[in-house]
Amino acid sequence: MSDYYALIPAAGSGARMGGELPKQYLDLAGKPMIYHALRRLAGSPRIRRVYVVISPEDAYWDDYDWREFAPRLSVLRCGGAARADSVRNGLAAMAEEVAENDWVLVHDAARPCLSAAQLERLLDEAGADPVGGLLAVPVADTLKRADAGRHVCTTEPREGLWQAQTPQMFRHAMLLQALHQVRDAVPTDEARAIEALGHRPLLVVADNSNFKVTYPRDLYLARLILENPDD
Ligand SMILES: Nc1ccn([C@@H]2O[C@H](COP(=O)(O)OP(=O)(O)OP(=O)(O)O)[C@@H](O)[C@H]2O)c(=O)n1
Ligand SMILES: C[C@](O)(CO)[C@H](O)COP(=O)(O)O
Repeated sequence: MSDYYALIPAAGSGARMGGELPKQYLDLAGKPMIYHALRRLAGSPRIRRVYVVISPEDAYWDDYDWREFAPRLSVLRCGGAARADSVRNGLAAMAEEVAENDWVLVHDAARPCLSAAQLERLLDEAGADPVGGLLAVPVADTLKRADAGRHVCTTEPREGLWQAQTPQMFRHAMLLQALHQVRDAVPTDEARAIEALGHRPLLVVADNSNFKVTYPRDLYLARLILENPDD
């Protein structure tokens, strides 16, 4: 029987957001942004423990009171230069408690609007898949490829194209091995590393409410969703 664990990479600087404060600590509906991802994952009785990976230089984490999550929260100060480094370092640090075949759900601190229903669907569907999988959304818009001057070259077929979200859920040992093997070509998500091993992760249908807060205007939309939850 495999257990489920969560890992939240939160060692980014939020360069596209701008400003001094890393975006995971920006105020969102009265809490630092990462609080919302943490609450969702730690609130699931199916997830045994949540690990948060922050930068060794993080000067903000200790400014907040995280006691409501205390029994099931571990903080790892081992973030790296790229997201994949933070995830790999976190997985290595978790190895004492987590077994090879346990599932690890990697979820961006910058996706604060994950719903309980989306999380349940991922646990059910990816948990029944031999490889694992990720939340994703079929591409809904017409796709254009542009030249350097921003003029359209072609309209690309969108059939079979999906936008990858998080959580992305794989077995601990397989994911750690995958991230070690792709060290030279830094993958932007976990599924990319698993694909490089020759596996085919399952896409679990999500929706756009689980978007990644990247630019300042995204904060407004995230606040609206959090103030009008589905569940
Ligand atoms: N070296 C890094 C870079 C990113 N992340 C985390 O990965 C998630 C998704 O990354 P992204 O949205 O790209 O965050 P940033 O890297 O902070 O943003 P930017 O690329 O704009 O700097 C975030 O929770 C971020 O904190 C991380 O743990 N370690
Ligand atoms: C993991 C991810 O959120 C899936 O969409 C995304 O790949 C992170 O990408 P970024 O380049 O770090 O923003």
